[in-house]
Amino acid sequence: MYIAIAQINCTVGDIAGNAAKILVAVKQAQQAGAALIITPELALSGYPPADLLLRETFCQLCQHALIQLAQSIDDITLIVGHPSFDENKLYNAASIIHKGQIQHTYHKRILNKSPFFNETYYFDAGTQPYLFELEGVTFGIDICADFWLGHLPAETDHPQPDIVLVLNASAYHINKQVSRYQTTHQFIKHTGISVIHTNLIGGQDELVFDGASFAMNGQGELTHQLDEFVETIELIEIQNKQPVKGKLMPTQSPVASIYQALCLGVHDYVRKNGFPGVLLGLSGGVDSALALSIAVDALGADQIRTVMMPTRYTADMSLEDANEMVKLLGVKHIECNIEPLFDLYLKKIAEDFHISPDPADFNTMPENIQARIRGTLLMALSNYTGSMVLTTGNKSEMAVGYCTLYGDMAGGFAVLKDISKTLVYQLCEYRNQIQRVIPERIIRRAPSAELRLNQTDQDNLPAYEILDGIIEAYVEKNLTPAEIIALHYDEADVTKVIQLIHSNEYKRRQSPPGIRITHCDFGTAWRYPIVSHSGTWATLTAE
Ligand SMILES: Nc1ncnc2c1ncn2[C@@H]1O[C@H](COP(=O)(O)OP(=O)(O)OC[C@H]2O[C@@H]([n+]3cccc(C(=O)O)c3)[C@H](O)[C@@H]2O)[C@@H](O)[C@H]1O
Ligand SMILES: Nc1ncnc2c1ncn2[C@@H]1O[C@H](COP(=O)(O)OP(=O)(O)OP(=O)(O)O)[C@@H](O)[C@H]1O
Ligand SMILES: NC(=O)CC[C@H](N)C(=O)O
Repeated sequence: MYIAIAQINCTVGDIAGNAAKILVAVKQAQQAGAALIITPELALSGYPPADLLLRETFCQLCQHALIQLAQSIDDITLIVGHPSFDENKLYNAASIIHKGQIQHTYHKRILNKSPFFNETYYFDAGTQPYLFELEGVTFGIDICADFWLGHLPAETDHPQPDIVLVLNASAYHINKQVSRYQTTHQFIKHTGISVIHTNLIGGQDELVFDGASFAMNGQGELTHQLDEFVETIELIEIQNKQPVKGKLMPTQSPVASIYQALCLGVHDYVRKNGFPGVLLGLSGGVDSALALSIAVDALGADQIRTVMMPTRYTADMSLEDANEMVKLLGVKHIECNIEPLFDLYLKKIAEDFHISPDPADFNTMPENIQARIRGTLLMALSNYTGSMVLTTGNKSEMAVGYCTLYGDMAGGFAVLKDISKTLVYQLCEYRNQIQRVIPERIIRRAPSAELRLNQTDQDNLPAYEILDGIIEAYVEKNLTPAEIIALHYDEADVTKVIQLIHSNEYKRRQSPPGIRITHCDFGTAWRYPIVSHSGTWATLTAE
């Protein structure tokens, strides 16, 4: 017997499109000789549908689409994920369909409470396991957290299944696949039951689903490993009630996976929202260079336009490097000198507000005016062309507020929002190893916002290795200040960074969404109040 895994890219809200995609996968699997095909979790609605589930019409449309889909299924058995209303309760469900009939609808029993999915808010929990037999093999069904948090079929079912089929919408973050392997190994070690995982792929707002579906036999051996970040329909051969060895895609380095996650995140945000392309400010610095290479890899050079907007503070090498990069990548590029506009602003402010700071002083007003002129011009081009502005700020800057409201923060989607500055450099090196697209000088030179004379980022911030180490320890590992200092960071740096993190919550709330690649991004995972009196508690350590 052959089982097909449909590792498909569903779109939240596109019920008809998702149903059509599922049908294409069904036909392909049937032609290849599969007896059974499994989709990811909530494939029909897309995942996570969030408050769309509170709209009765949305749930009804899903139900209609399910019935229509069932009518198109003949000899193959389809297991499809969908929201399901039953006796005034809403379930995260999977229906088993054969010969035009819905044979059974299974309800997810363990709901995911994480801030990304918040399933306990939307769904009722199922109570009943479900086993079914096909060609002499007994299958159990889990929906995502059922398996990852509960190991359900084997613990509660008598008789036990030969194979557990898991419909996943499991979101990517660094090293996620390692933890998936560990949980699946543990399950098999205790039960001896084979497992087949089908995972969603695709970007949905800040989340990226990586696919990377896999199967393990009853001895805990990996028998199938599908591609990361790519749609694919793969057949799994079953012999003696177990998967036998098939396609095993090699594991990629974490940096390669992150780069691909960013490309898929950008691609799907832009395409699923219907933009004809993207724009970005290209400064000759490393962040906009990386953002550009990701945009080109995600969308193709013909969909991208870059704008270099120099002022008196822009070094010649910034102009040279930006020019070299656009030639290497073949994107449309505009040079637009904003010095006259900057000058006009300063004059107007001096005349009417009677304020004239020396731009050479440490005063953020003239610095931010430059960033805001750039933001205004990019948004003007966006309004006229319909292309969306990609913002280029990284996680280190987002953490401490080293960015300008309505300036470099103006735009639709923040590609690098969860990428620390140190990781920005690693990603640039990784991309250049494949093919040189980022001039080396962009990677080597000291980072500078070029908003005042001889400015470098380190005038305001600790060295990035230190800053990023403290951010990771505080944000992602949730360590106390004392624990961070014990990692050999300077107490003054730790205090400053933690205070900056909290006092810049207001800025992050106004920033565009960005792609999550860590356990704790500055998106849904980070829910701190803006008014928080952090000065009185954030850097204290409880006795
Ligand atoms: N709690 C709160 N709730 C609501 N609003 C609050 C607020 N606290 C301040 N504000 C407002 O925010 C304003 C300050 O924010 P904002 O105007 O953005 O500016 P600000 O944070 O003062 O300055 C931006 C800094 O980022 C640097 N920068 C800018 C651009 C790019 C880069 C880079 O390297 O990529 C670096 C720049 O050199 C400067 O040091 C205040 O004037 C106030 O109006
Ligand atoms: N001269 C410029 N021309 C076009 N865009 C610019 C220019 N300067 C800054 N920007 C835009 O504003 C963003 C913030 O950049 P800035 O130079 O202030 O800081 P950065 O963190 O060093 O970024 P980068 O490494 O890309 O320079 C840039 O990534 C770019 O998109
Ligand atoms: N959809 C879900 O139940 C998510 C489960 C799991 N925590 C994951 O993201 O991998």
